[in-house]
Amino acid sequence: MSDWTIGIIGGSGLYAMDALQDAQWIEVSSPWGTPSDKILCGTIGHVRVRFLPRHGRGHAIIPSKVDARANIDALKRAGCTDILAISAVGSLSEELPPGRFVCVDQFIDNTKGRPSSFFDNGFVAHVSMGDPVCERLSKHAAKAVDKAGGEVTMGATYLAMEGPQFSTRAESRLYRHWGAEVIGMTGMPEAKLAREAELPYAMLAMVTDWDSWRDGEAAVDVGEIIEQMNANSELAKKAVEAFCKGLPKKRTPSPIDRALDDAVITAPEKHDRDLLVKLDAVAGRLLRS
Ligand SMILES: CSC[C@H]1O[C@H](OP(=O)(O)O)[C@H](O)[C@@H]1O
Ligand SMILES: Nc1ncnc2[nH]cnc12
Repeated sequence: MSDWTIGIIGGSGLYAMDALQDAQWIEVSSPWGTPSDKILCGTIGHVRVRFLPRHGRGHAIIPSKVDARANIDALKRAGCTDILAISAVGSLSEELPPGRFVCVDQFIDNTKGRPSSFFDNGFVAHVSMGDPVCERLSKHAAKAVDKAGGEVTMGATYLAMEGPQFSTRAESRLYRHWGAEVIGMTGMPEAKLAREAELPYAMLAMVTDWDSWRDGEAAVDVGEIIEQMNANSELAKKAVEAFCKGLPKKRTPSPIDRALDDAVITAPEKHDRDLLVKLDAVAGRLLRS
């Protein structure tokens, strides 16, 4: 076995992974809340895999109530070194038709009121989000889609909306003006929290629909999305398998493994002990050193 432990967050349409060897659903509890489901632990090739369906098996969890803090914390506790998130997205760009896979490289967070940090009074930390995804993982993901026989675009800006309703036509056009190219409801705060937890994160998005910006065309509806999701999910599973098998045997360190090194600003005498206890996984590297 290599030293990669890959957390896969399964999005809409991806609720389990048959490719895992010796797979077992294991309950991992978190002081931050309830993770979306048990975590499916197993291996693919030389890589340990920890798979968590973002909306739970049976898709019972609405985007606004996905507990991203509990999910990221649970994946960290399950030993993950890196995260590959899979997400169904609408297209805001003529260049990205339904069926296309996209390695997202930027995010705009337009969600409302979701808990979006592990840090708080008594342990204030400001991580850098200028480059929110791990380029190394994204490149491996793009290669894997290609290997699995899919079409992939490297680099796109993801607009995270609150939902669960889809956008109005005016909102959809506005997001295009902002420079967004795909839209979903879950990529934020997930990517921020992964960075706070020092977990390199990449998002492989599957385009399921044209969002509602096209004059004279029908607005997006969930039936169309489910049809495209079903058409894409086998390819997504193959891509995840190829991703794991394509990783080098040795994991060299990533700068994201030490994202908290220069981020914490609170003086030690002002630390909140109860918060530090909750941060034992997320910031454990710092707290134990
Ligand atoms: C089923 S359509 C809307 C739903 O799909 C996306 O989910 P995920 O990002 O978990 O793949 C989108 O964000 C919405 O939650
Ligand atoms: N058009 C869309 N808007 C928001 N989230 C989505 N997920 C898939 N398609 C979407």
